[in-house]
Amino acid sequence: MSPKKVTIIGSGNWGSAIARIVGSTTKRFPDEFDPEVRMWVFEEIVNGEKLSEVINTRHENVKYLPGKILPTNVVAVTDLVQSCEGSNVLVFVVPHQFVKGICEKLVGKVPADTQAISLIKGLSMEKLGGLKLISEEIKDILKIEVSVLMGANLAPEVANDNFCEATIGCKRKAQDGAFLKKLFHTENFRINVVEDAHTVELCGALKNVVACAAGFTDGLGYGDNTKAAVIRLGLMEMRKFVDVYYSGSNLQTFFESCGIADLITTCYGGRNRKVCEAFVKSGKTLEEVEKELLNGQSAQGPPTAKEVYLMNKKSGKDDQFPVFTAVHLICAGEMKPAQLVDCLRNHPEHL
Ligand SMILES: NC(=O)c1ccc[n+]([C@@H]2O[C@H](COP(=O)([O-])OP(=O)(O)OC[C@H]3O[C@@H](n4cnc5c(N)ncnc54)[C@H](O)[C@@H]3O)[C@@H](O)[C@H]2O)c1
Ligand SMILES: O=P(O)(O)OC[C@H](O)CO
Repeated sequence: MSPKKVTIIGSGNWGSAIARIVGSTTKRFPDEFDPEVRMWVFEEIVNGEKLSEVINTRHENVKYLPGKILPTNVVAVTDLVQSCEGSNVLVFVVPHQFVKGICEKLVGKVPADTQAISLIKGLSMEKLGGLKLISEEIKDILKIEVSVLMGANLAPEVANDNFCEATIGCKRKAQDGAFLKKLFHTENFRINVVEDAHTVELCGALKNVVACAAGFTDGLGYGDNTKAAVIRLGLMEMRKFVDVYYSGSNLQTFFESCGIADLITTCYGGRNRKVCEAFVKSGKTLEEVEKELLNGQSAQGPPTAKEVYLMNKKSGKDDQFPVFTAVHLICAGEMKPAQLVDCLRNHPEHL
């Protein structure tokens, strides 16, 4: 079998950090992978230069991952269709609001045996108010098999080669698991593969909502005990949400990197936490603080909280998820941040 060609769709903070890993593994296994990795770049001008040209000449994503060199076999391509032409593996890693538009541009251009893996932490809304996983959205539009990779993976730390773990959720574990693991597993990025892909993906999406709650309590001046309560109650809501909408999960999955580990790292070191803390402290809007603090990066918690809220409201279950509901209402300006603590105090877990 000829070596498989890999395309990374996305070049933000995580997209660029993962490009450093995929660039190295593809070179290490030339029998399995074509060493040229194309990375689709949403073109923009940075300090008077095209970002794609800077990446291809200086091998650095100066906007989204400054100070870290990308392997020279990672090639920036600005035409989406061209970036995927002839590829056997597509790695999706863009903020979740852009997935649908990207997939629609690829319809009819991606062969049915293409493997995809989504690193995207978020959810999609169906027209009738129902939820869809991002992997399901990609699969429905492109008619290809989609696995997921989630974990306690703050991109700057991964790019620094600090040790961490991640979880691949792969429904066809025997068929795809070992191959996908080979693409991501390194000395400092240790992968476990599980079959419970829905739970892996939902953990990745929902932890961003809990991180917002952690940011709010940080902004209000509460300490680590309160944050631990947010993490615990948030985890209980994550588990319940999976049970209600995607029953049949394996409890063990919550103990993988995608579960409790990601929840901890994100509630201490993530962008969602940071933005929500600044929102409370500054009195500015979420959009303003995101713009000021993230330099074009995206906090996925607030839109995910809205998607979760609409789903729960539709099924009359919003009261069963007080932390998720409060995060959305606070983001939407319909609840004061200080009221979050009442939601924790009166949580159904205490009844
Ligand atoms: N950054 C992290 O630490 C991290 C870690 C794990 C998972 N994730 C997840 O990975 C996904 C991608 O995150 P990221 O950090 O790489 O992105 P990011 O937050 O850095 O977002 C910026 C990216 O969005 C792109 N973009 C902006 N406008 C666009 C448009 N109109 N169409 C398409 N793309 C556009 C930019 O070009 C840039 O590549 C998210 O779901 C995130 O939750 C992030
Ligand atoms: O910075 P955040 O809040 O988007 O979180 C980043 C990663 O998902 C942590 O694993």
